[in-house]
Amino acid sequence: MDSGNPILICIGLLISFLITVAYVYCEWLYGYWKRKNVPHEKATSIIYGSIRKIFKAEESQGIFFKDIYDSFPGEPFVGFYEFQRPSLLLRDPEVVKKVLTENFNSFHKNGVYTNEKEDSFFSRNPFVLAGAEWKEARSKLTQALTVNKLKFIPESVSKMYPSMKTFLDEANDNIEAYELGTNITSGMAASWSWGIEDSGFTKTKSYVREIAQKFVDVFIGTDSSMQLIHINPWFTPLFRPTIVSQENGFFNDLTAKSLKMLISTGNRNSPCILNSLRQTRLKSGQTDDDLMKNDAIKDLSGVVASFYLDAYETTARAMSFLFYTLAQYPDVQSRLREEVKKLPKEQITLEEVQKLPYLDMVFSEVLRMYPPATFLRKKCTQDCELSGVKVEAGSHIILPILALHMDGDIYADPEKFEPERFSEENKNDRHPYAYIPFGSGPRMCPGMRFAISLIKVITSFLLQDYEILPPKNEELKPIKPSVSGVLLVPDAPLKLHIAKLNK
Ligand code: HEM
Repeated sequence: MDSGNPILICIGLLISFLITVAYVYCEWLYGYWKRKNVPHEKATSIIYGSIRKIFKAEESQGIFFKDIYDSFPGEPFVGFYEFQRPSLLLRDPEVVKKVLTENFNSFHKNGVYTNEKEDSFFSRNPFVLAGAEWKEARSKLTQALTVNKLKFIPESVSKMYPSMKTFLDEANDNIEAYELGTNITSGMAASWSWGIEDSGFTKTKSYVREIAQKFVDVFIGTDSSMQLIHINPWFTPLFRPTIVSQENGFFNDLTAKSLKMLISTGNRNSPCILNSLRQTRLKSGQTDDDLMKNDAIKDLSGVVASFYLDAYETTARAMSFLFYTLAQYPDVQSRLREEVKKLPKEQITLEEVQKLPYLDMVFSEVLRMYPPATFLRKKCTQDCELSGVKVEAGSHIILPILALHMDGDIYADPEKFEPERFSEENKNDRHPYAYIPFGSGPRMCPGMRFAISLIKVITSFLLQDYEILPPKNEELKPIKPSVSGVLLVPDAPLKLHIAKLNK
């Protein structure tokens, strides 16, 4: 009997051996959560693990995480696989609290892509830094956003308001809520960053705003390839986002020019971030000549541009969700108008705006249903234990903000817009970590008070003069998240009609 070609037999045996080894390896790799006895979403592919829908750009991460969350009721957490890496999605607000506060040492790093060489701006943002660099960058920002500085918000809004009114009065057609939001934030953020007048309502778009929009589109908004890079930087060579770095020169020039202007006008009181940084450095013994040197300009420019880019998108999105919701709920809008009408628009103070209870409840409920950041991703940097499970360094932890906010066991009838959920009494009945639109703990959003104050003041102005209505000749559709985007981006423009009030 012919026993066959021994070389072919050897090759056959080798291939079978390799297939068996690969099979055993994959079983072992994707058996990680089973071995730990953690309820988990199975890997459906050896390439992308459990995240087929993200890999194929069928769902945004926020919605994908909500789906996993909803599929495991009653569990404190759920394991899954992002490519070959085991990740853990939290379901229990108490465990969320542990990750953000008590176990901060193990989870102090955000699990985001950054590349110093290609993205020298984004890689200097506190969000992507860790350790001493993070502390320093964060403290520069928080020192520039003190309560005393925020008191200037109503004054800044009243300076911008006439151009906003002209824009609204001249708009015969429907307005896109996000465009209105970015018109507001681009102008406000420019004046709060560099102290420059850069009205977002002029017909010609400013260059600084164009950069901000580019940053948003590539990094956090509409480009689905970035979702893959955030999950695993392996994908960087494929998509290679070079973005704000190309604009380094522009930001540095803008910072130098604005600083020169501040120095020449002798204006010590401007609330802008650049001036706050300047004053702190002058107090520490540096001179204006020191600050005008190249390295100092680069450093100042990094902090100021980060503020601009951070404030531009998140705040505009939140504002657009609020305006759209007010068009959906005219009764809520009327009640809110009655409340804000008590404030004299010419001399509104931040203290007064902050004391408006219904405005606070309405905006809190908007951020519950439409949190601009739908999830947080933390990287475990040292092994630790979470509710009896050992979490190993290198794994990623997902805090699914949107899923927690829409959990029917925490918020009855979660799809219903109900500001009363945020009355003092109702708020105290819930776990505080079941509501985290700005995160929490040492990394909590440093721009929170700026964003909330700005949105509340703008709304107080707007509702005294205008009515926010459904779009003309179009249906007011529910807000549905799009399939891409790291932040919550609606799948269609949120159109509105904003009409002058008949007083
Ligand atoms: C409605 C508007 C905003 C929302 C919903 C929002 C949301 C968030 C969230 C969820 C985080 C993560 C917090 C954590 O890890 O616990 C964050 C971080 C951050 N936000 Fe905001 N944000 C908003 C506005 C702003 C503004 C106006 C600024 C400008 C200063 C800003 C700057 C930052 C920075 C620098 C971080 C990183 C902080 C760190 O890691 O230490 N955000 N934001």
